Amino acid sequence: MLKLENVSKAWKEFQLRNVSFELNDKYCVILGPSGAGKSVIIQCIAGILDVDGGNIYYDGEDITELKPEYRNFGYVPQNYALFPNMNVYKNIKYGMTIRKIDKITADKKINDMAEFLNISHILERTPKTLSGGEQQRVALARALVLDPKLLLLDEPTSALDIHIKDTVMDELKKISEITPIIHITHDFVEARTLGENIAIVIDGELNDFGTKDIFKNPKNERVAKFLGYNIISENNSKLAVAPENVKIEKADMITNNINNNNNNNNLDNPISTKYGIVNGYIDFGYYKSVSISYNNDNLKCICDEDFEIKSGDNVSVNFENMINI
Ligand SMILES: Nc1ncnc2c1ncn2[C@@H]1O[C@H](COP(=O)(O)OP(=O)(O)OP(=O)(O)O)[C@@H](O)[C@H]1O
Repeated sequence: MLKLENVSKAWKEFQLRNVSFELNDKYCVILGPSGAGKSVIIQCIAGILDVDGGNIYYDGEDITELKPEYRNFGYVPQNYALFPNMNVYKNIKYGMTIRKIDKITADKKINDMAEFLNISHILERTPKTLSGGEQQRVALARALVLDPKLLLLDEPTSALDIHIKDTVMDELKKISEITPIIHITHDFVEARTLGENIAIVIDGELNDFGTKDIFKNPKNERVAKFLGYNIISENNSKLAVAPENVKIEKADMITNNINNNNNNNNLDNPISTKYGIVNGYIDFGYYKSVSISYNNDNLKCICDEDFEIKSGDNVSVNFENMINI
């Protein structure tokens, strides 16, 4: 389907460097922190930005130099870019008018699409009277009526209320059965829920590309850090451990022996059990997230909601599923 080969784009302050990947599945999520270059990649694919180096192929054809209108990719920008002076119907029809599609065909397509996206009742309204979710559906309809070969979505849920995110994700999944999607986001939940292929872009570089397994097995320290893993240096090697795999227990009974250097010889199992001190609670998007001082690092960990600990408590720490990176 789509293949990027060493795609590069450079400005003075930002460089996208040698991005290469090939899509096999219908839903691809490009995940990365703000400013990583996700929009730049999607705009290069759309043809809105010219690449400085590398090639883009679609079904084996080199489309690097092809003008956007000949690529037939649908592109929905972050702010949806609806025309404020046109009603919803005319917004959706816009691309078909440019392509001189006859009125009967256009009407049928608009009505079918409006029904599919549940916006038939707002066709006469103007964009400023619509909710964020409605505007987004109109933008999707405007792209989809042109039967794009690929739909490119720039942060499709960022302007939406948290309560309708799940509904929108269900709809996007449904759309992807008909039209393959590339969706950019910095939201891990969205990426995990929707992504069949996931590309992780950090600081202008593709750091990892694969299935959802990349969440369980980050490729390098940069990706691990971005995904929220703790990085632990032990015996001259670096290990990554997810917050949910840092197991802690109260260590009141052994406080006399506690140190933070992992070499307490008075303990039964000095190798697998290490010690830390609770720093306090942190907001990490999980129910009970705790920060612990361990070997001069602050580690994130998650514990059962009924586990009673407070700042300053000594805890024994065990790590599970550590990954060498
Ligand atoms: N036309 C341009 N001229 C100069 N720099 C640009 C241009 N377009 C984008 N950039 C820069 O490229 C970098 C990456 O921008 P991009 O919009 O791709 O980030 P992003 O990963 O999509 O971030 P966000 O999640 O915040 O949207 C930014 O530093 C941005 O300022």
